[in-house]
Parts: sequence; C-alpha cells; structure tokens
Amino acid sequence: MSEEAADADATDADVLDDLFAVIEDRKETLPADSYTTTLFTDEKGENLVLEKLGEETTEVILAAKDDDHEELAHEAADVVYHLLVLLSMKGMTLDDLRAELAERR
Ligand SMILES: N=c1c2ncn([C@@H]3O[C@H](COP(=O)(O)OP(=O)(O)OP(=O)(O)O)[C@@H](O)[C@H]3O)c2ncn1[C@@H]1O[C@H](COP(=O)(O)O)[C@@H](O)[C@H]1O
Repeated sequence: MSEEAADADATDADVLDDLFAVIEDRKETLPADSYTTTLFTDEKGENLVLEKLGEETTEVILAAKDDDHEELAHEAADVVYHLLVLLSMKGMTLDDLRAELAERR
C-alpha cells in the first residue's frame, strides 16, 4: 500500500458506496452545474460515458507504462467514476459488481 493510501482516513473505506450514492442522487434530482447530471440528461450521455471509459482506460495504460503511480491513481479514479455512472445508467448497482466479484472467489 502506498504511503498516501495508508494515510487515508478509515471512513474512506466507504468511498465507493458514497460515490455511487451521489451518482444515484444526481440521477434522481438532476441538479444544475453537475457533470454527472449532464451525463444523465444529454441524449448522447451514454455514448459520452462509453467514450470516456475508452479514453481513460488508454490513459491508465500510458500511466502504467510510465510507472507513474500518481497519474495511474488519477486515471483509474476517472475510469471507476465513469464505470459507476454506466452501472447506474443501466439500472445496476455496486451490489451487482460485488456479486460478480464474489462469485469468482
Ligand atoms: N469522481 C468524479 C469524477 N471523476 C471524473 N469526473 C469528471 O469527468 C470528466 C473527465 O473528463 P476529462 O477526461 O476531460 O478529465 P480531466 O481529468 O480533465 O482530463 P484527464 O486528466 O483525464 O486528461 C471531468 O469533467 C471530471 O470532472 C468526475 N466528476 C465527478 N466525480 C464525482 O461525482 C460527484 C458529483 O459530481 P458532480 O456531478 O459534478 O456534482 C463529485 O463529488 C465527485 O465525487
């Protein structure tokens, strides 16, 4: 574990659930000035998410090749955020992801 990760507060353990809850709330309430809202309201929103996943995944690969841990964490977070938005768009939840991962243990 990196020093930065080790320093993270214990409550950060819930960060994925918290982020998914925020995404679900944006989908429900559609506040202005929210990037997430634009993804849910733009008629091309799903395509935007899919394009972002492609772009950010490429950036993950480049950061990994450069062995740039800070950039890798940044780009991986972009991928995870857009992946969670995609799951929400499809009416899925983090539990679907957990169930799939758990089946592989
Ligand atoms: N985790 C994220 C998150 N990750 C990425 N993004 C957005 O996704 C977009 C990615 O586009 P870019 O590729 O241009 O990103 P970039 O980082 O500028 O570019 P690169 O560094 O990847 O090259 C940017 O607009 C980012 O702001 C996110 N936008 C929102 N969130 C979370 O969602 C919550 C709700 O945000 P809003 O909907 O904006 O209120 C926030 O509190 C955050 O926790």
